[in-house]
Amino acid sequence: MTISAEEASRVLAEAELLYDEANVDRAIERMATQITDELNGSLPLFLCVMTGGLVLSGKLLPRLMFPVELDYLHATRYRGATQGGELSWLAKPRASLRDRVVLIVDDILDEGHTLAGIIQQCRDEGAQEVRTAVLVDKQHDRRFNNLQADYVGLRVDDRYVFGAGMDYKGLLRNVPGIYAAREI
Ligand SMILES: O=P(O)(O)OC[C@H]1O[C@H](OP(=O)(O)OP(=O)(O)O)[C@H](O)[C@@H]1O
Ligand SMILES: Nc1nc2[nH]cnc2c(=O)[nH]1
Repeated sequence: MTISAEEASRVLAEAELLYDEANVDRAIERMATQITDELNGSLPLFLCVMTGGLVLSGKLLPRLMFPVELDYLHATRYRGATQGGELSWLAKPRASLRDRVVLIVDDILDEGHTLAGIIQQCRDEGAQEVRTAVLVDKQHDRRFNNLQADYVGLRVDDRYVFGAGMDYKGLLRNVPGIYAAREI
């Protein structure tokens, strides 16, 4: 489901700005420092989770001043909707995960089914260690298996958010801050 440009403009105009670009960048800087402290020297396989993980990946990668191998995967359970469904795999990483330290990079941890499915897949494919980084951690009590990410940028309340890689019904991933939609 994709909305029109007019509707997206209206949603953006009426949305509440939760974190501006400077806040997002500072959070990513903190994540980069933590990741560097813990993963420098392990030649991690950095796995960008398409599509939402693209912006965090693009901002995080140049802040990691040590060797990293970059690949991506595409697993989705929302497909532009605001309610999640079954996890479907649109692309798996090309690189072998066997015996690798893997860093999964995604935009948001909400109910956790997406990240849990990806972690399980990485383990099944022989990863030695799986670490997870998300720009946004949504606060509520519906989290699958109480899953937490290793590296978290920002926390948001239990509202549908968009921007900084996250879509509103297929659009607005490009806006640099993080917004909460007034209505969905
Ligand atoms: O914790 P969960 O409730 O599982 O939700 C989090 C997932 O939802 C979004 O993905 P989506 O399926 O919308 O794909 P996208 O990255 O293409 O937006 C987001 O990018 C996370 O991967
Ligand atoms: N864009 C977006 N995607 C999500 N996937 C799970 N929760 C959210 C959310 O709040 N916003």
